[in-house]
Amino acid sequence: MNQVPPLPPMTCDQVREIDQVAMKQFQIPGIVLMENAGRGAAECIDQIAPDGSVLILCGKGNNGGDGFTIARHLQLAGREVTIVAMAPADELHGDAAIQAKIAEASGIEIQILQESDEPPQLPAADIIVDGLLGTGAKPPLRGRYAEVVEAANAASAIQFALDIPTGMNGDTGETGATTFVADHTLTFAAPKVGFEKRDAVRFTGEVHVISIGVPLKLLRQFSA
Ligand SMILES: NC(=O)C1=CN([C@@H]2O[C@H](COP(=O)(O)OP(=O)(O)OC[C@H]3O[C@@H](n4cnc5c(N)ncnc54)[C@H](O)[C@@H]3O)[C@@H](O)[C@H]2O)[C@@H](O)CC1
Ligand SMILES: [K+]
Repeated sequence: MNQVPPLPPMTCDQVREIDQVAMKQFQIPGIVLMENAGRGAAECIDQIAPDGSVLILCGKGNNGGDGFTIARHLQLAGREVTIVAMAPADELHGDAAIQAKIAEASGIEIQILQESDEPPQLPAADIIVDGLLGTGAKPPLRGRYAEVVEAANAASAIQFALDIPTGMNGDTGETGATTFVADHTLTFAAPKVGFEKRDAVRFTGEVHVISIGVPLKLLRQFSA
């Protein structure tokens, strides 16, 4: 579902400000925004790629929280879903921890990346969803994120990035040595300014803006 009015491209900080205003001034709980984001993204994935198994990669922040949310909605749509998570639910915080615990309680298969998994072995899937890192991270990738992105890029699957392809700076379009290469990027609330830069499209693929359900009044405040 499209937003009216559509928002112009924004920096990561601007989109984070929309989230904050929605939560503080409009009293929308963050978990509601995440639920909207995840449900909208799941519907988009199911429309674009209606067949096949789905592997969702979940990082430790709210981008990962979106991934856990999407898993539940895709399972409801009858899809075979597996999650590979960078950390167990009890090591996550806030809304991401809530969504991870819901996914766990829902019986969705969740594999936690183990230190011994070197290089990381990802389960085979027809579709891969990158919920590793979003607006809270800037390249270069630290820790095991780079290895997981490399494994995902090596897989033969339809690749979806959530919000920003992991490894790309959403403000500048710059990419680190390792960056998720998406066929489709499902970006939340507004397109990110970095997507218009240099050869960012090689990493974003086709960009789709997903509404997170902030009110029209707030959208108008942030529209050009
Ligand atoms: N209410 C909200 O705030 C909403 C947030 N949403 C999602 O939340 C995302 C932002 O979430 P967060 O602020 O939690 O941030 P992220 O999930 O983007 O990343 C946070 C994590 O990344 C790690 N990190 C940072 N830089 C790194 C690097 N270079 N290499 C490896 N790890 C690194 C941090 O230690 C932290 O664990 C958005 O992109 C969007 O996907 C959506 O759910 C919509 C609503
Ligand atoms: K991502």
